[in-house]
Amino acid sequence: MSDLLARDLIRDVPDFPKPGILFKDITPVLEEPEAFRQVCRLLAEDARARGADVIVGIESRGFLFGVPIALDLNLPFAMARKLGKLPYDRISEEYALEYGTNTVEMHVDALQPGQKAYIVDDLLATGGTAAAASRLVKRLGGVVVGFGCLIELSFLNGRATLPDVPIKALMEF
Ligand SMILES: O=P(O)(O)OC[C@H]1O[C@H](OP(=O)(O)OP(=O)(O)O)[C@H](O)[C@@H]1O
Ligand SMILES: Nc1ncnc2[nH]cnc12
Repeated sequence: MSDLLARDLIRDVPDFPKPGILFKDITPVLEEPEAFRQVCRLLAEDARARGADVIVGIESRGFLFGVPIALDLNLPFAMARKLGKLPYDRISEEYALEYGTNTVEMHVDALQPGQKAYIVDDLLATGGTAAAASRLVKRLGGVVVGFGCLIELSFLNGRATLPDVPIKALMEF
């Protein structure tokens, strides 16, 4: 979409966090309320169209967009957090991403069986993070009805890791 305000706000940072990685920095979007609101609204529209009844945000940048989307749609928000951050009984999934490996976790009662989860993050790269969050949702008995993000690095083919999930990316690089 040509009038996407956030498009010109994404900042490229070479060699972060490792040499050879071109980091897509979304922080300028957070500083422009109109652009911030627009990306949240577009992803909320997609989540609504998919029939979501819970929004799952992936720590940490996924929280920034997932929470406003959940509030906009008046839906519950469930956290997928990095290893060791959740206090209560939890399940874990390991994954690889563009610049390392990590583990993501959810509380065992974060979702009710049968709930339709829409997963939100800022960016889809290799898809490792999104696929791990999707596995967590499924292990909790939820159904992943969609994945929404601002940016897709299409050359990394992250979509292949989520073959059955409709993916909405507002920008492609
Ligand atoms: O598709 P992938 O290759 O898995 O990469 C995408 C993930 O990488 C970034 O998170 P990061 O782990 O850097 O954490 P942060 O949000 O806390 O900065 C980004 O926010 C996605 O969650
Ligand atoms: N190139 C990149 N820029 C920002 N976040 C990322 N997560 C994984 N790869 C990334």
